[in-house]
Amino acid sequence: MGGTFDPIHHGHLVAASEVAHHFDLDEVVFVPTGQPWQKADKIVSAAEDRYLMTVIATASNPRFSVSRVDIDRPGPTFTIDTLREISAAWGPDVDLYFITGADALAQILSWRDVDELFTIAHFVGATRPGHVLHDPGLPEGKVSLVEIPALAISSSECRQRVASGKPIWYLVPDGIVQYINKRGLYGDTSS
Ligand SMILES: Nc1ncnc2c1ncn2[C@@H]1O[C@H](COP(=O)(O)OP(=O)(O)OP(=O)(O)O)[C@@H](O)[C@H]1O
Ligand SMILES: O=C(O)c1ccc[n+]([C@@H]2O[C@H](COP(=O)([O-])O)[C@@H](O)[C@H]2O)c1
Repeated sequence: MGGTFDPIHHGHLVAASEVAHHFDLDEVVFVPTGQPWQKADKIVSAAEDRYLMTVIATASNPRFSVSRVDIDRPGPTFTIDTLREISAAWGPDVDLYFITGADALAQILSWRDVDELFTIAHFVGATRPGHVLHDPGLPEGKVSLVEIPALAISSSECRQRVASGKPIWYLVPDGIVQYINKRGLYGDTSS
């Protein structure tokens, strides 16, 4: 599952769990983005903080793990590089599914090497409450949408709540609230 995870929240975790159940997946590997080039105009927290929060949030689930491939690769993050690395590491016998939000998938035709992407993995878009996907002309059979139960949480809302002193308990796992406090993340309302 690819995302910026700034911070990871229960919407991401429910989405991963639902998609894993839907496709009977053995494991979900969370891959925090290194440099999200399509968010270049936004302030994004340090990759190491986003990685550690993802580890904390997923630690208790034996079927969830976290990969450093995107944060360890220099330069902007392209999913084609992510999938090439993961596919090489896991071998040819593994069926790869790339999970992300349906809103992100709607932009997939602008991603690097889009045609090759569809040869490496099946793409799954988690539909968030209130978001409708306008099919931008995705190839048939290569993309699935899975509806996620009503959890209208976003990372931006979590950041804004922290910046304005509102609680984020129960929107994110307890350890994430504590990590954000400890590191003083999201204190500035401009992010
Ligand atoms: N509550 C949710 N339900 C389903 N999908 C979600 C939910 N929240 C996030 N996603 C999806 O997970 C993917 C990765 O999430 P990302 O890290 O960008 O979080 P986000 O909450 O969308 O962040 P931001 O609010 O900063 O844009 C995104 O493509 C997003 O659409
Ligand atoms: O490959 C690309 O060009 C590309 C462009 C935009 C987003 N992505 C990936 O899509 C996933 C969701 O991104 P985001 O910005 O919605 O968190 C994440 O894994 C990104 O690395 C990938």
